[in-house]
Amino acid sequence: MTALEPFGARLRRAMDERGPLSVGIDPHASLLAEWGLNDDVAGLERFSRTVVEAVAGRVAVLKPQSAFFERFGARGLAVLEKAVEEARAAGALVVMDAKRGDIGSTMAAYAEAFLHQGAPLFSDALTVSPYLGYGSLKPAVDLARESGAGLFVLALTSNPEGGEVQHAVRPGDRTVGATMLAHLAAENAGQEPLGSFGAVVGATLGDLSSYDLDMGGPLLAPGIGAQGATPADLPRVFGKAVHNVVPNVSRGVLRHGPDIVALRDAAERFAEEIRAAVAAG
Ligand SMILES: O=C(O)c1cc(=O)[nH]c(=O)n1[C@@H]1O[C@H](COP(=O)(O)O)[C@@H](O)[C@H]1O
Repeated sequence: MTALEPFGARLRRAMDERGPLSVGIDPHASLLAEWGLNDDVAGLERFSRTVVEAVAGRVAVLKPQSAFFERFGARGLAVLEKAVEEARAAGALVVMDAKRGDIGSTMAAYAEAFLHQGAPLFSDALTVSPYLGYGSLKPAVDLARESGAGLFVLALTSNPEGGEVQHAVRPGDRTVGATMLAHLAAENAGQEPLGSFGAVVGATLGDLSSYDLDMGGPLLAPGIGAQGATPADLPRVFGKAVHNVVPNVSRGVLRHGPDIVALRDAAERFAEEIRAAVAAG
């Protein structure tokens, strides 16, 4: 199978053409109820199809959260496969949020599941956890390069508990989070206009000026909306790296469903605020 154009280049173009917003597909049981849907596979399918129909033709990225689909077993995964296919057909890049991480030999199988072209759940990029050691991700890095896919490596997560691991200082060295950013900078070296190996850095984190966020790849920034961050926070948190930020909003958009126009308008409002904040930053 021929490799796709590298993910970083495809993402840069999508961000330039559509704006950088990522909308999450997170079918929480509480959202299914708010939308008047049953907490079953039919409700899941209706929810994810509605989100795809509302925004996949407009935003750069759709980020399905696999846990909400895995909850329903094989039939949930079938819904996820369909959502990936339809979102990509509508021109959105799909970042599969599965946060996989394991010893290298098992990581190779996770990579096959999400990053091998032709796999039922092939996605443009995958979120991965480096907390078995960055080197354990090598099979995913290698397969992503081969396929033209990308990775988003958890570096500085949006949740308040993340700091105990990610801000920990290695003896005689930098923090664990900074170490992950440095590994990614090495992966992305020489990749123009943007590398394919991104970091997850929460928009909730406040001042990150002690971190070198300019690592040549995209920064997936969850936390806007339900977790309390706003588009206006982006320049303060990300500094000059703000132009490489893909801000994600899940519940902040999804709570406006099931009406397609209301969902679309909500995404458009976030997109507009993000555009203004980035331009000012
Ligand atoms: O990798 C992620 O996407 C992620 C990393 C992180 O540090 N924090 C975080 O919230 N996420 C995901 O981003 C989404 C945030 O959802 P909302 O808080 O509803 O906008 C969820 O799917 C989370 O699993």
